[in-house]
Amino acid sequence: MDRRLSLSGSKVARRILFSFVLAALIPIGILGVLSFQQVKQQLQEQTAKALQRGCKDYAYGLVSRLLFAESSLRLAALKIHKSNKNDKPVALAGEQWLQGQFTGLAVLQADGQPATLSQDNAAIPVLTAEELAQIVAGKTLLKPVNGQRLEDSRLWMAINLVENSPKAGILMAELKPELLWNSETIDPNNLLWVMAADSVQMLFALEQDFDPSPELRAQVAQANSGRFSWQKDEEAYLGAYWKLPVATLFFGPDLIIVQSQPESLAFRAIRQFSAIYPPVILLAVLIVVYLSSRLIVKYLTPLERLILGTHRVAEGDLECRVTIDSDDEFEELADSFNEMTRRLRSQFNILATMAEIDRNILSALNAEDIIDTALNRLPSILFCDLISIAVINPDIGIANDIRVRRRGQNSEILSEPVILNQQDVADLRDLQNGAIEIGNDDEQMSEYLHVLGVSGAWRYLVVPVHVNGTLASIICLGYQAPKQIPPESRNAAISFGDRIAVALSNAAWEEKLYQHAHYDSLTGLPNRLVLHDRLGQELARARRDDAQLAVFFMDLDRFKNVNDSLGHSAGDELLRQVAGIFLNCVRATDLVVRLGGDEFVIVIGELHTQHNPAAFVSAVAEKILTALKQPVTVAGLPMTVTTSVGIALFPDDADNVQDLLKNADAAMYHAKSEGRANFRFYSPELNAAALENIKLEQELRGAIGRNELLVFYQPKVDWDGHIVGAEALIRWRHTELGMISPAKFIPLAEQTSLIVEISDWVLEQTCLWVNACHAQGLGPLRISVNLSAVDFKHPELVEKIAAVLNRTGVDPKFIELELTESVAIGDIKACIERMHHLKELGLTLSMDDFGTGFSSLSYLKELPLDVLKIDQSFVRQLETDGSSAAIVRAILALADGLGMETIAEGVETAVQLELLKQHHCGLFQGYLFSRPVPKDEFLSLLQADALKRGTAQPAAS
Ligand SMILES: Nc1nc2c(ncn2[C@@H]2O[C@H](COP(=O)(O)O[C@H]3[C@@H](O)[C@H](n4cnc5c(=O)[nH]c(N)nc54)O[C@@H]3COP(=O)(O)O)[C@@H](O)[C@H]2O)c(=O)[nH]1
Repeated sequence: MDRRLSLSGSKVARRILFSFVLAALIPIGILGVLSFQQVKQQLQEQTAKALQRGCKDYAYGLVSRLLFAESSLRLAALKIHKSNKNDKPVALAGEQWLQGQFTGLAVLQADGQPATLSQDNAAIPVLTAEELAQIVAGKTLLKPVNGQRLEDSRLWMAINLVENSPKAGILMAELKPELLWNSETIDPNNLLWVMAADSVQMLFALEQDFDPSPELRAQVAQANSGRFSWQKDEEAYLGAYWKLPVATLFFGPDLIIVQSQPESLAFRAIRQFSAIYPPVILLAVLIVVYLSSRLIVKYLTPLERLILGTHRVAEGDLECRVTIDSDDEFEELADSFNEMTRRLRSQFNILATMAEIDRNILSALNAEDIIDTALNRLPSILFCDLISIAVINPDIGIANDIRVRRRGQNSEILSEPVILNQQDVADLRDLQNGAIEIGNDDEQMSEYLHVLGVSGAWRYLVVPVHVNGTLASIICLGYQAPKQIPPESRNAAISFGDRIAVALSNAAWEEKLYQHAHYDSLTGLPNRLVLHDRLGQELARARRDDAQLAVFFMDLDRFKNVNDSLGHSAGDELLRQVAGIFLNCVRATDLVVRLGGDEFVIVIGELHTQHNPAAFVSAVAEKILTALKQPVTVAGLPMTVTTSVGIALFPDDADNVQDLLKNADAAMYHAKSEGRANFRFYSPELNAAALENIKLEQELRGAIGRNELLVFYQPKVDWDGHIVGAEALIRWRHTELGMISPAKFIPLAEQTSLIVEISDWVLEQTCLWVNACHAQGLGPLRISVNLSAVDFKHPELVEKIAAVLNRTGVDPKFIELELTESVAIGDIKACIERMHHLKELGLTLSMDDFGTGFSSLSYLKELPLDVLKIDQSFVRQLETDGSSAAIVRAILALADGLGMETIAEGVETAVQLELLKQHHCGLFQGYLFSRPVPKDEFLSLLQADALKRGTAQPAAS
């Protein structure tokens, strides 16, 4: 990757450049300003000093000129005095040396009257008395005389004409201005002026007509020397002054010498500085820009390359490398970056492989496929020279099924298992989520590593694989020296170990799922899926072998009662025991299947014609029925169960799986309808019966709505044959099929829970009918209604019945509920509680079909029953079967002992009646008295009976 940085395109570069320029400009600027001020200050100082020095120099010149003038004046006085002595006229006017210094001379009398020598009297200043006195006292007078204009100002000097002789007069001279104010040494650009210190009157100014303001004059008169700044004609000036102490030499005012110079002149040097400074700054900036650009390009180009590299990595280009040869930290950074991408690439490869393995785990059929994938893919991504995976049996410390793949070779499975050192096994067992690193010289795992068949110096990484907390496998990676084990390989190997664990666990789970899908978890028998599969195979074999095959379809009789009464766990236990019985009754090659619920199928194959298949399967069926007669213990109770067996034969009854099962089912239905606990072979007619049942069930669903149901009443009579009550019995008059027996449709209704709706309807009709009878003065009558076990278990039974009683307004004492024994077994407490609730409604409870069910007599006394109804099967055999008579006697004695009423049903003969009476049965019901009849007919029976009793009421209109 070779790319140079463009300054305009890089924000960072622009920022750094800007910072550099700023960093350079700020100190240069500050330095410039400071220097400027410093120079200005110094120039100011220098100028002021120069001006001051100029003032002094000028003053010294002035003093020397005044002293020279004084000495000239004294010489002139001497000459005048000599000539006065000689009475010779003075001829000083022609004296050149005097004319050069003085404009005019005058001699004053001692009284001050002029005696002019060369001066107009009018111009001679008048001397004050003090001045005269000072002159007389020997002092030289210096007297400024101001004119109208500055150029008219003059300076006079006066002395005694003769020293120590005041009477001789005073010599006065006007000092020649050109000589006195000689300003040749003064810079012509400067201003110079001289003022009298006492009056601040201007005596001389170098510039004609210059008149400083009174303020300025006052300012410079305040001190002996000083500096100042001022403004003239809008131009700034620097100035200095010095006071010449004239009074120490002469009698007269001190003189103030002032010099001033325009600032522009003083700061001439600064102007040059100002002119040079900007180009210097510009040059500095250019240098800074140039140098910093070079620096930026030098340092940011590698940075840009690194950024580009990270972008490419972010886009998924893990092959990209950044090249920087700067021999500095950038080169180090590039090396780190390249190492990072290398590791990322490696990690990515590892992850991709792991993902592939994960996919395999999810989709592979077994752990072997996953192990194969690992053996093929892992060496390249873990950079190992050998990989081995083995299954471990930690209990006996053996590694078997060892698979090895060495670099450049195909994987192989080692035939011999390896016995591992116990300590090694313990170490591996204890190591959860880790790996052991083993060198050539280590003793660890030496037995296992030995069989991997490598020579030379190696390092190994052994990763234990735990499945459900148990050591199940090991993964071993081998690295040939001098190669070291890369750290990422260690993590990847551990991670792969986890996946192997999942795969192995999945395999176990798959096995479980298979079991679950194909075997019944309750009994362990194969299920419907296996049945279809195996039956298909058996059929194929039977066809091939020209053999026959039998399918038994079995359903336990009244199993529902067991479930409902003893609970589901008892039902489950019964099913398990029954499954065992079935298995014992068939050959190992036969198939016993539980379809679900209490339905079982047995497939008996290899029936060859010469062995009389029908006889053989009949014998097997008998064997099953007989075996079931042996009581089994369920929920601590001895119990027998029966089954109804339907048998279909291949090829006679059907030649495919579905039809064989369907026909065996139909045959089973037939066996059930014929009294249960038997077996029936399929015949085409049975099939029709089964179909008829299905149709019947559909018809029944709409029967109430179509008003096809009726209630018939069968009278119950006392010893005198008088009707004391009746049993309500349902009838179904189908519009097409005619009258259908309840024995046919009630079991169907019970199987589909339609019975609940039917029972509600019967109860309501009965209540209304009782009311109607009583309204006609017939009765009192107690009419019983049948309640199936399904009805009794209905959670809202009591509420529903209470609602019917309420709705119809019937007196509950005229209604009796006939329960079957099945409701009274199982959760006896709940049953008793519910019966009490019914009793609390005022109803009478009777136990129907007593003696035919499962109930334990010991519970009977707990039940709040009013009536025991002896089943008609005992009554029917009363005359012929001694044991039936004994049962009837026992039931009647029991009822008597418990204070219950008794009624015998199915009384058809007078003999039966007589026998029942002999045993003190209370009431009777049966064809001997009347069949169940429609309500109108029953009304007639009642009326006839009333007539017999002599209690007949007039018929209701
Ligand atoms: N849950 C409900 N079950 C009902 C209802 N109506 C009837 N049933 C039950 O249907 C079974 C068949 O009933 P049915 O054909 O009405 O037979 C009853 C009587 O007709 C019959 N019986 C009465 N006397 C004699 C006789 O002298 N000989 C003889 N061969 N049969 C006789 O017995 C049946 C009454 O039995 P039971 O109920 O046990 O007292 C039957 O199991 C009915 O219970 C209904 O509304 N709900």
